[in-house]
Amino acid sequence: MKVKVGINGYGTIGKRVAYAVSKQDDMELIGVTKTKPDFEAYLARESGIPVYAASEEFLPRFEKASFEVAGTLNDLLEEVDVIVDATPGGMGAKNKALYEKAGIKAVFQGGEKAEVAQVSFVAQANYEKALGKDYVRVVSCNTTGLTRTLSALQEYIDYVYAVMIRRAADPNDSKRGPINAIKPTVEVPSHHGPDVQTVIPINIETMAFVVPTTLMHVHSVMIELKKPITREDVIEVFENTTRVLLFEKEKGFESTAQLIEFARDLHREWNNLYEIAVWKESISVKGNRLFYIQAVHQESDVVPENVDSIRAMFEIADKWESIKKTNKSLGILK
Ligand SMILES: NC(=O)C1=CN([C@@H]2O[C@H](COP(=O)(O)OP(=O)(O)OC[C@H]3O[C@@H](n4cnc5c(N)ncnc54)[C@H](O)[C@@H]3O)[C@@H](O)[C@H]2O)C=CC1
Ligand SMILES: O=C(OP(=O)(O)O)[C@H](O)COP(=O)(O)O
Repeated sequence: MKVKVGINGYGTIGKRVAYAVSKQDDMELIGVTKTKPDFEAYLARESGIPVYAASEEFLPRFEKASFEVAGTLNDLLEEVDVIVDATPGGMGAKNKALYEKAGIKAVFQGGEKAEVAQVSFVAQANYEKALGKDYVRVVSCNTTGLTRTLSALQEYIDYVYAVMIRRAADPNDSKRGPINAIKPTVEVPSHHGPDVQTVIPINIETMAFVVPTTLMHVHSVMIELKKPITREDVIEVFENTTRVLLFEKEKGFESTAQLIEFARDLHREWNNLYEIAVWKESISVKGNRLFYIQAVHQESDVVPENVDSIRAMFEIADKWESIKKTNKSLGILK
């Protein structure tokens, strides 16, 4: 039996999750919702994905364009076992009542508060906690990136201090900025540290800045160690950590630009870099302090987590079976 999956909100995250679901042999993509018949709606339909109106109020837009939809969100909810809510942040919590009424499971994204779900999820850190659950929140791109590397080092961590350099907007977004300023998040800690704590119990404080780029986020991570570890050991830990890759400046990876070019050179769909990129040279141990720098492809790192969360909710695979299956299907390098 394949798990029937619907996607509510076919934007940056929703379209990538739809693609990833369509690559799984134990899942079936039933349809996606759109609020309007824009090019994404036409492309979805042309590639064989049934398009549903996100609610009845949007139907006139489709009728005006003579775009025949497969139904509305409520019709889609009747067809699926689980809905992946990838609507703009905060909207998922409002949609939850619809999913409860339909009696189906739901996956929410990191723009929602942790309370929306029973579990905040990063597959390699806490897959088991999502087993059999009805509502799971895949945490945000930055939280996923921090959790992937920090959970691998958890036993060594006394305290983490991390500075998040956040991209201003996604590449398809022509409305957001800044385009010529650095914007600090003046609330300290930024929301990222507490959000990591919804997945793993570590001491962590974070600060954040938004900068004029669309490619990736970058994290500067400083860890006070509670037991010694060498630089070589940290490299070995990351080499053995799934969805984390080491990149060397020496080999031309001077910035996020070359990381994205690498994803393009791999012919990855939408130049997705599902893996967290750690600069090997940045890994340094000074006394009881460990430092490293990593980059996060915000549009795609959470995509494999959405797939794994579905397997956990339906208890159709154990942790490593699911992670390996998802990795293979998406060409994730390790
Ligand atoms: N873009 C990113 O870097 C990341 C975003 N997230 C989270 O994923 C969620 C979605 O974010 P994005 O994909 O970036 O947003 P987006 O704006 O690219 O996509 C949201 C989609 O939902 C549609 N939508 C708007 N109102 C709707 C409604 N009433 N019903 C159904 N669909 C509706 C929009 O038209 C759009 O297609 C948010 O919670 C966000 O915080 C998580 C990780 C990274
Ligand atoms: O989840 C994200 O970032 P976050 O981890 O900083 O909340 C995504 O990059 C979306 O961020 P946005 O809220 O700036 O669009």
